[in-house]
Amino acid sequence: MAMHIPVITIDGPSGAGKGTISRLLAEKLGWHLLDSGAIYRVLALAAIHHDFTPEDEESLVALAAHLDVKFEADEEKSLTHIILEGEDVTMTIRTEEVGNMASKIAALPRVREALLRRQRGFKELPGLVADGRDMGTVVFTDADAKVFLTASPQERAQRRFDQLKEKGFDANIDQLVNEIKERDDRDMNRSVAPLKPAEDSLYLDSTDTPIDDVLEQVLTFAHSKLSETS
Ligand SMILES: Nc1ncnc2c1ncn2[C@@H]1O[C@H](COP(=O)(O)OP(=O)(O)OP(=O)(O)O)[C@@H](O)[C@H]1O
Ligand SMILES: Nc1ccn([C@@H]2O[C@H](COP(=O)(O)O)[C@@H](O)[C@H]2O)c(=O)n1
Repeated sequence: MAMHIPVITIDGPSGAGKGTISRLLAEKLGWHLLDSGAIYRVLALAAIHHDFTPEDEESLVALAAHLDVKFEADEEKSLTHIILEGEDVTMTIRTEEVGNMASKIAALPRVREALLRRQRGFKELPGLVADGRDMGTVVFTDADAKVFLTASPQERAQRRFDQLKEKGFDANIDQLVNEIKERDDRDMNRSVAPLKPAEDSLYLDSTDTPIDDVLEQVLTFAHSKLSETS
């Protein structure tokens, strides 16, 4: 009989804290981590390099199917290096330009289809924490525990502003609020895999909750769900 591989999904809008909580959770549990947004961002960067627009669906589907991307864990720095066609793009993919392009091409059903198998390939023992928009609703519908993490657009824009400044990028708070709202709107209203809480997910609003408390709530929920399935 095949071994059960446990999966915890963390979905939600941009800047909600999914990446932070997913990384801390994966470290605590000693599990693998899937940052599915990074895959869409890498594809967006490759598309920008090739001068493709979101209208070039055929070319984007082919690019997605043959995307030459590697994820290399850097235990010392507690981060994952992302290598696109031999180039380290870990920082480059984090700009708002790349995020917005990612959100546009992520609305194309055939692009999403082409990336499905790659994402499901991350499910390995001893377990997986999967971070994204459709982890619990499409990619891992049979996940053991599903979380939908959100925060107000103003709070998420402020977090993104602080993050960009810290990384040395230029940023404007009003522009970030507008971009976040635009991205939410596109991600929530697309025809395929729209951003929404899975019916069986825990809904957490982290607007006024510190990271450690969010982690505690997610861990308590995950442990109780995992004890049901083991
Ligand atoms: N509960 C919280 N309170 C305050 N700051 C937070 C909280 N959660 C996350 N942050 C900070 O907000 C920033 C954005 O978090 P993170 O990158 O984890 O969001 P995300 O949901 O993964 O966004 P994206 O989907 O765009 O990658 C980070 O700098 C992180 O430290
Ligand atoms: N499962 C996912 C993950 C991401 N996207 C799209 O990619 C954009 C960038 O994602 P980040 O989490 O890195 O900000 C995001 O706005 C989504 O449009 C997706 O569709 N599905």
